[in-house]
Amino acid sequence: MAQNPVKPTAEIYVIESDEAERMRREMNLTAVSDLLPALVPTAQRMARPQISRYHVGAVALGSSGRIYLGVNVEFPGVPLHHSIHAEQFVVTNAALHGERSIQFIAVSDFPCGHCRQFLQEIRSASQIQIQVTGQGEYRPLSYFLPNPFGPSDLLKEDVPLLLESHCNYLIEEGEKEEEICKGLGEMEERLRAAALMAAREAHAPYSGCPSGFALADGKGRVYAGAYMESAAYNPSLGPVQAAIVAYMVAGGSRGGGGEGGVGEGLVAAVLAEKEHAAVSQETTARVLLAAVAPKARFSVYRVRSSTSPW
Ligand SMILES: O=c1ccn([C@H]2C[C@H](O)[C@@H](CO)O2)c(=O)[nH]1
Ligand SMILES: [Zn+2]
Repeated sequence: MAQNPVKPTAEIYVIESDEAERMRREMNLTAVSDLLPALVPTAQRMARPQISRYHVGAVALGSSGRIYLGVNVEFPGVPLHHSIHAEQFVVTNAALHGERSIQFIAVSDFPCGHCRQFLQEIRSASQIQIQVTGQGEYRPLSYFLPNPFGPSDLLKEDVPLLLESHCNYLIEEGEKEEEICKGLGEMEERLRAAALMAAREAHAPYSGCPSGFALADGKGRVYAGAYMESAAYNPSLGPVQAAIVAYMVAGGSRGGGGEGGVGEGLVAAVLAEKEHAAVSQETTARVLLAAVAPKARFSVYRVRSSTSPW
């Protein structure tokens, strides 16, 4: 196994650029990108493959110089398509930290077709360099997925892509909303605000139905994530999965190593999406949340959009 420069118990999902640079020097490497393969086993150990027991790790370098770790996450009790692939996790992790582009990714296995497709959502995706550990050097994504179907088949050039700044125009209901809010607890209000903020940053150019999801743990901490669509539709990542990534990255879900349930400490959740959304997350979110955190309270926060194509 490759040398492991991070303490195995640390559950670190983000390495700041100065720390990455320090590690590069310590390991006598020419470029920070050469550090990524050495971190893959660390990522693999943090995976939560409760069904397959197959640990996948992905490590990405962003243009900020930060390094992001990603793992696969599986959910017993629901269909397999709910799973989070390590490559999707690492992109979500980067998005959560405001990273604007990813240049290098090291992975423990050849990325599946679904992940090769998901990565197409990033601008200039064909140039992302990918290395499968133990399988030679970095190669561009275009090597792994030639002749791709992607955002350019469906969208105009100026539409923001994944990792770029989004500002989905979603508004609260005004006075009526204030009436409803009066009866809400402080926690519910914080969840709504976090879910709405995430929804505003969602990547949903194909359906025009952005959404965000916020989770709360027993200590009152809130974790939120945004829905991310794929031009090929099926590889899209739901808002609950994105919020679970946020929860894991923030250290909220410990004690895994593949064995523990991901959402044991969660007590409440809010989905924010457009009212009358043509592509609604509500039913799916309810199903996944019930499997991940059966005791968590769930509510839907419906907001309006003035720019909707629907
Ligand atoms: O590209 C891939 C392929 C598979 N997996 C995960 C999904 C599932 O949890 C497990 C078995 O397929 O490996 C990934 O994370 N990335
Ligand atoms: Zn995959």
